[in-house]
Amino acid sequence: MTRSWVPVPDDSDFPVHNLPYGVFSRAGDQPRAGVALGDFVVDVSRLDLPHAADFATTTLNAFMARGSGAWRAVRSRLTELLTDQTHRHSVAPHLIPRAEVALHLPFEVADYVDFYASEHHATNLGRIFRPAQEPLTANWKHLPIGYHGRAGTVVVSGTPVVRPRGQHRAAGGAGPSFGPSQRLDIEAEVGFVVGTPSALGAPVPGSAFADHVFGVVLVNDWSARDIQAWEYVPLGPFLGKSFATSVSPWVVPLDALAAARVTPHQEPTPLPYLTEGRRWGLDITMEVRLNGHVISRPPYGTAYWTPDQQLAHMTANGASLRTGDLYASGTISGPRRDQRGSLIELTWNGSEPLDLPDGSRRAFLLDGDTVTISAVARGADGTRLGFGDVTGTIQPAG
Ligand SMILES: O=C(O)/C=C/C(=O)CC(=O)CC(=O)O
Ligand SMILES: [Ca+2]
Ligand SMILES: [Mg+2]
Repeated sequence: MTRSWVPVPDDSDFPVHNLPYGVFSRAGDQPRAGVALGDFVVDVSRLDLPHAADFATTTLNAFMARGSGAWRAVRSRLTELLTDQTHRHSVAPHLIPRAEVALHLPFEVADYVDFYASEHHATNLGRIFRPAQEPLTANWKHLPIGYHGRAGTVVVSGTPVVRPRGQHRAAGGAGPSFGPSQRLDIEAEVGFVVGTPSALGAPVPGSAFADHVFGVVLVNDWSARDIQAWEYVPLGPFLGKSFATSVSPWVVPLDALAAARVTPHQEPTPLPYLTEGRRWGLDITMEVRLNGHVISRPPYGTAYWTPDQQLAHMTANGASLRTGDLYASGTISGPRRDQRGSLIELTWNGSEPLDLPDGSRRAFLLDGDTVTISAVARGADGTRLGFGDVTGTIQPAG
């Protein structure tokens, strides 16, 4: 079993098999790239690594754009530096306690797409939003449904989320009114970060997934259900989801997740452009906490559509990829009630409120509520890999 000479607590999210990338700063310093290991951030711009100059910048974009050969070379050299005792003297001065740093948005977000990959989630939302119809639309098992979101409002974990104002219509048929959302919700998702761009007009096959996707983050796609329910027909989500989308500060390299791959069963078999190569489903178990209380454990491994298929679909028309594109899985819900990835599902649109251990009750989020999503996956050698947290606290409407 590979071990680092850096002491790593057994329950750490960040063993040496993980080595996720982020952007950090200490008081008074310029932000720069770092890698998480145990309770430390490794100041990688100071190490003897290929492309070290890329790490002295405020985003990971330059390094992400270099492609999978460079990602692999750096990961392999970094593993050597952190596991071989002979490098201890030169590397140890560049370990900074994580408690001393601020973490920033790790990459400049180019385009943002959100999918709808979980059959359990889509079925639940269909039942809630469209009770008179079949819960899954006729296209659902033929293509990964998605929409383009607002890249400029993707924020890093810890950024406060201001309750949005918008138009909504109370049940009972009165006209719409404008004001703070009364149905503010979360969506627990897994996000994929594109490194290598592609040319306009050239579709990217799913088999090229690992050449283009740099790594994985956790996503909370904050959603105002009252705004959404009134505005979404017929063009889909707009202001109900564009006010903030939070991401975790660490990008877990795809190579760290090779042991977590799964292939979901799909019936009917999708069209050939969606089945090239082997699937990249990932067995990642998320945990959602509301004010510290666990309210759900959504299993990403149960998602119907995989991120390689989403990539192939997103570019099937020739749309190009840019470094920094972020696409999210869609809300993940498992078959069980305690695996649902949103409050609208957990409380069935507010009709079955949650009783929290602190004695309070929730249908949707209240001002001051803090939601934190974390996750674990299996790494090489059977280790446990974490993703760090994505957290946000609701502030009153401005
Ligand atoms: O079914 C609907 O009309 C709406 C579904 C969603 O709100 C989900 C969405 O944003 C995509 C996802 O996260 O799965
Ligand atoms: Ca979503
Ligand atoms: Mg959003």
